[in-house]
Amino acid sequence: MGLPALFSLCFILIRSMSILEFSMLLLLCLVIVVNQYLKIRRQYYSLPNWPVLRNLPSLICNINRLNDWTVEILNGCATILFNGPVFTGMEIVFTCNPQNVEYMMKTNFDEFNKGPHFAEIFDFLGNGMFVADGESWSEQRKMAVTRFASKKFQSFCSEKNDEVVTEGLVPVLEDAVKRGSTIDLQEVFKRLAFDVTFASVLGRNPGFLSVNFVENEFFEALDTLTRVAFLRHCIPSLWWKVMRLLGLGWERQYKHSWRVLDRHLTECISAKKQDLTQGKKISDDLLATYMSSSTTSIGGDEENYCIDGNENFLRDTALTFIFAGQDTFSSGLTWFFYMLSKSPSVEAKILEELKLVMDSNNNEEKKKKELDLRKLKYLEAAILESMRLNPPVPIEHKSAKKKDMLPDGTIVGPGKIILFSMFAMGRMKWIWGDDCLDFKPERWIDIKTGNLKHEPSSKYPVFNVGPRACLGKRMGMTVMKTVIAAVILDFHVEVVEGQSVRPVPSITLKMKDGLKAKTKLSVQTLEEQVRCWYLSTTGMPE
Ligand code: HEM
Repeated sequence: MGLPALFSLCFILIRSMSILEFSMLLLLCLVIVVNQYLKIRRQYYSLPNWPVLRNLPSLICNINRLNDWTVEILNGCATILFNGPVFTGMEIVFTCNPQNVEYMMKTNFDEFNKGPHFAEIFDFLGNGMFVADGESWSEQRKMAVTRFASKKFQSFCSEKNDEVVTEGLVPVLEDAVKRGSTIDLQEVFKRLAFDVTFASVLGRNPGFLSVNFVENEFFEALDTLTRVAFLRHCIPSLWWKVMRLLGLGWERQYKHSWRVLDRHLTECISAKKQDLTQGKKISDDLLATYMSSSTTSIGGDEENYCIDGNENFLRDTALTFIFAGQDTFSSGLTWFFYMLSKSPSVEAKILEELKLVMDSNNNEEKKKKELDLRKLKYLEAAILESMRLNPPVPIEHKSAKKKDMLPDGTIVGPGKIILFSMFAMGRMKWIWGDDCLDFKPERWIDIKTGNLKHEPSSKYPVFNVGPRACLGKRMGMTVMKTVIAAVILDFHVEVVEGQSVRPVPSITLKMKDGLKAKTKLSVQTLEEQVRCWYLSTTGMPE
């Protein structure tokens, strides 16, 4: 039937209707239209649209509570479109839908990359694997996987990790106990993570975590670069590029910090090269593994970028690993102790498990030293659970290579930026159930077998998903377990009550004002318990 015939039929039908029937029909049409509108709105929740600036004011107003805001806006709809000011080309798809994540990161991996925009924002990482795409990324990934799997490198890392814990962390905590002073756990773990990653990558423990809390130029510079990279995400790229050109504001600091890192790394690489040419024995750190084995070159724009000995490649690689490693597990540790402070029963269970695993070792002297970390299932569950609610990397970036449709029907054009919020994903009822906001390590334990439950990475993307999954997962988990075991076995950490704990907008999940805590020796706690018990039963001090 043609369109004119359809119209004539409708006209005849309407003419033959009574007023009441016609009103009912109108009402029905209205209901259908409103329902369709709400359906679309539920799927593409729209932010307030301002003239010229469009959705930017909403972002600016919520920048200090970015993660909570993503939870709020993604709660009802799972995917939203964000439009920056007119003529800036700033258009972003924001999602927390695991199906979209699976599609972009795994099943259609080749159709989505990080894109040139990401590499521009993180230009201090050069062509390192974190920002690379395509063949360059794939070659670098292969090289890195082999090195991370090397037993020599793994045992070097755990040696350095133990060194930082015994020579850095323990003295700092003991000093705080002696002085009865409050410490900032975030600062402590930030320093610890820097020492561990710097030592694993470059071979030398910089001793940033020490009783005197010394300054470190390298750390400060990297911190500035990371901070600026976050700010670059939040404004149209044209704006920060103009700032960079004119050397204004944070872009001036960025340039200076980059020079500092470049100088340090170039010196370090030259010293190692000299040792190698003189036939001296060098340590089994990551950089050394790259320098002492021959690698092949990668074609493309940066010809011979990866060739053995290429200084830019070595510098970018070293910096990429330090950048990828340090902030992530320091964030994981800080939020873990915060979650623990609110759950004494979880702490008691972790302690019980630690003692059980230690007791299973017959060698009295080595009980603590040779703790079998693989047996600490409950501790691992607690770490995973803490990172579900507080993922060290709260937001991940992707870009579509060509026009595509995500599983939820969202159309993405070529070059369109797609961000998925891991922070929001961990807090969605429809993903984790009604108790999604509760800290429950038990959700990770299989009741029947007592083993850890596996969750698909697209539901729990804390270590990323698919071929680009985090290379340092094992290292990160090992360091976190070692540090937590060392702290919980010998100290009792009491987080200062009443402090405001809120994230600061940044690339990794950091606390705005740190995490203030008091520490006591575990033995002292026992004595104190006896004293309290004596006081409560006799009403007199001991
Ligand atoms: C709790 C600890 C850690 C967490 C939660 C974590 C999380 C992540 C996430 C989410 C990504 C994807 C980021 C992106 O593509 O934008 C990533 C990538 C990466 N991570 Fe980790 N990470 C941790 C520790 C480490 C450590 C200790 C290292 C090594 C020193 C490391 C090395 C890397 C590398 C090289 C990549 C890039 C992989 C690629 O693009 O192929 N990570 N990590």
